[in-house]
Amino acid sequence: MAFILEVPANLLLRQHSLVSFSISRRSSPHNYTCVSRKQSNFTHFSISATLNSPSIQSHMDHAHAVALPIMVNSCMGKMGQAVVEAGISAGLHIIPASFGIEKDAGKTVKVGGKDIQVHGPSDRETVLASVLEEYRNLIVVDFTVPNAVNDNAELYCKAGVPFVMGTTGGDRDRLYKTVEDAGIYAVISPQMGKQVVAFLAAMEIMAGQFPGAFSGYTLEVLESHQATKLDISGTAKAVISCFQKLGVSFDLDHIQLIRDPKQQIETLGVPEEHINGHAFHTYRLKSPDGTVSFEFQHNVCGRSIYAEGAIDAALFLSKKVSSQKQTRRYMI
Ligand SMILES: NC(=O)c1ccc[n+]([C@@H]2O[C@H](COP(=O)([O-])OP(=O)(O)OC[C@H]3O[C@@H](n4cnc5c(N)ncnc54)[C@H](O)[C@@H]3O)[C@@H](O)[C@H]2O)c1
Ligand SMILES: O=C(O)C1=N[C@H](C(=O)O)CCC1
Repeated sequence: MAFILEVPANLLLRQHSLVSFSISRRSSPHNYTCVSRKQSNFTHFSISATLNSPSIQSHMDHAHAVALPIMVNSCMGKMGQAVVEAGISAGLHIIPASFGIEKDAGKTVKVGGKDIQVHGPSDRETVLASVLEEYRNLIVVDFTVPNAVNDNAELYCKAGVPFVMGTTGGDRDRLYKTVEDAGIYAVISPQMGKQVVAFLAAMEIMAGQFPGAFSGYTLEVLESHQATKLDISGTAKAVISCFQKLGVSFDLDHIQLIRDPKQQIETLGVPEEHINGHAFHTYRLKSPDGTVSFEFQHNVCGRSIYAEGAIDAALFLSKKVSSQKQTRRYMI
């Protein structure tokens, strides 16, 4: 199932409340258009979704996507590799240069059949400048590590290159300010899987429309990821912030982080082949007297949902850049 968004669902603007939302069903039984608007120029977003065609085909349908140059940082990482592969499948031009750690600088790695040279932190600025010189319509996709988020974003802004920031963590307020001040086109989201983003968007809408609706309820949050994950899930933090707006009191220290493969297989039912790449999230709400309960769950195996979403976000940004759209920052 593909879910190609004319405007990706990653566009839920974090610091602006949504004042109206409409969803209409179009001719095809699987086509939906959602439009949400606020009374300022800056905040409206729309989501157009096609649910019934293969994602890659949808990518290819965007004529302007062909040969769009994409720089993927870091092609050494698990997400970076998935994004390179999704970009190649979508017919984009993956630049043969990528940021990495100093230890890997100078290496050439093969990803998706393509040779990509890795450049360490000390070369980042000159490398990006020369890549931009060659590819004026470059879009950068960043999946690195939380402690590289701010430096990388500052560099992209300084160079004036639009970017998709999938990396979680870092100082998010500083990140938003950097992008805002530079007026750079960017999609920033700890979650690029569009169906999960749609769930998050629905949560934001519910929180905006019914603040306090779950006051007094208790919340239990469980998130399971591969043992190599460095931080608490950024997606879980975003969902929790919606529950907080809905009146639930919850401390991030109480998230149950599951990183033990045995527990993941035996208790959560994570398929063994996805132990090194999964995101299983459960949110349980209980009323004060225990008579009412709610459970929200999203379980993802593998990384293709995020990689395809990140490529869609890059295509989306490229369209915004070509149309000189006034809204430049899309984040959740
Ligand atoms: N937004 C989403 O949908 C989404 C989905 C999956 C993962 N993520 C996030 O993406 C990030 C990467 O995840 P991953 O599973 O690929 O991790 P990973 O550890 O496999 O890859 C990270 C890569 O970044 C490289 N790196 C480290 N420091 C760097 C620096 N200063 N400059 C350039 N490269 C550097 C590392 O060498 C490594 O290869 C994490 O923050 C993760 O939470 C987001
Ligand atoms: O694998 C990861 O790392 C993921 N990170 C994002 C998060 O922190 O929420 C999205 C899910 C996968």
